[in-house]
Amino acid sequence: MSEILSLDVPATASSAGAGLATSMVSPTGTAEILVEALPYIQQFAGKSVVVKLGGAAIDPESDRALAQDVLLLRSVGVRCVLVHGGGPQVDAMLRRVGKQPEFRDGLRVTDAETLEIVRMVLVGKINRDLVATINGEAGVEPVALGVSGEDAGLLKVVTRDPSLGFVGDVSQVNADHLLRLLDSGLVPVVSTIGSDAAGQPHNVNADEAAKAIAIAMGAEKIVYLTAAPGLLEDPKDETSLVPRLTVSELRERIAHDSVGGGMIPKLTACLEAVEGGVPYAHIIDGRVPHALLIELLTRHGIGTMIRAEANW
Ligand SMILES: Nc1ncnc2c1ncn2[C@@H]1O[C@H](COP(=O)(O)OP(=O)(O)O)[C@@H](O)[C@H]1O
Ligand SMILES: CC(=O)N[C@@H](CCC(=O)OP(=O)(O)O)C(=O)O
Repeated sequence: MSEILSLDVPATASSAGAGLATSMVSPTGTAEILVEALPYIQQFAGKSVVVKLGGAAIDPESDRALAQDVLLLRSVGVRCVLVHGGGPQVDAMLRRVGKQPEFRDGLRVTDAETLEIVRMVLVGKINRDLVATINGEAGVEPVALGVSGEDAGLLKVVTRDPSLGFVGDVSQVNADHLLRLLDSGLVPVVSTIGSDAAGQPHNVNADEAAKAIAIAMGAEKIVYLTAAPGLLEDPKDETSLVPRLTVSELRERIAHDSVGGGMIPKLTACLEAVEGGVPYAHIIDGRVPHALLIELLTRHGIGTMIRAEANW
């Protein structure tokens, strides 16, 4: 990684759920783990899953494990689209060029110069690094393909509020592009820059973009990988996880004092995804290696799961 563009923001890696060292599992135990995955593979094979990786959870070690998870899921027929954020990395670059990051209601105030930096960091750096990591793990069959929402009208937007600058609300997703890439056996990696009717690029909150993509694709699940174990009763207590919520319980929670910062747009996106027809929304700890695989293919649900009704 080049020094000049090294924007890594340290994620506090948690060892919880990191899994047993394979050397400690007997051959029969290994077989049992594989067999345990069978009903989940049958449930999700042929279905689409949108995985959103938050900037705070981006870290070389957990990204490599995520790449392995996505490739394993692909090999058993689960169609993953990876949508990434990069808020902290954009903040770091803005500060480096002497600009102070500014947010209103969780959204970045994005003037023309900030937009250039957001594009450079998301499309030019984070997207490239994730594609390289997945393809590095894939070996002889590189399957990750990076796209920006600007490409071929993938994410169409309208300006949200002119006082925020070039910030877009997703008005349309061209899901066919992603479905075709998946049909070709590729793994799309999406940066969340959209364009308006005149072709002007806009900065889109990655939680919102992932939700819009999941609804438009008719995804079976949306999984938010973040730097927290899930929704917490008390954000200072990592053991106070809320494991399950219905949308009506979630609606009450969003207004709760214990929910702050970036968790508000994430919960709103989960709510809208489920109301928009995505059967399952999850918020899980992206700092835990293989969190995605643990969530999808084992009986150890981790993080917070949101469903329309209490049909667990
Ligand atoms: N009740 C809560 N439960 C969990 N996290 C919370 C809560 N309230 C605020 N947060 C904060 O929200 C953060 C997730 O939002 P954000 O940093 O924007 O994530 P991402 O980069 O994944 O989009 C958590 O890391 C945590 O610091
Ligand atoms: C409009 C807006 O706020 N866009 C976000 C896009 C990146 C993002 O959402 O990154 P995380 O998922 O890491 O938060 C931003 O500029 O930070």
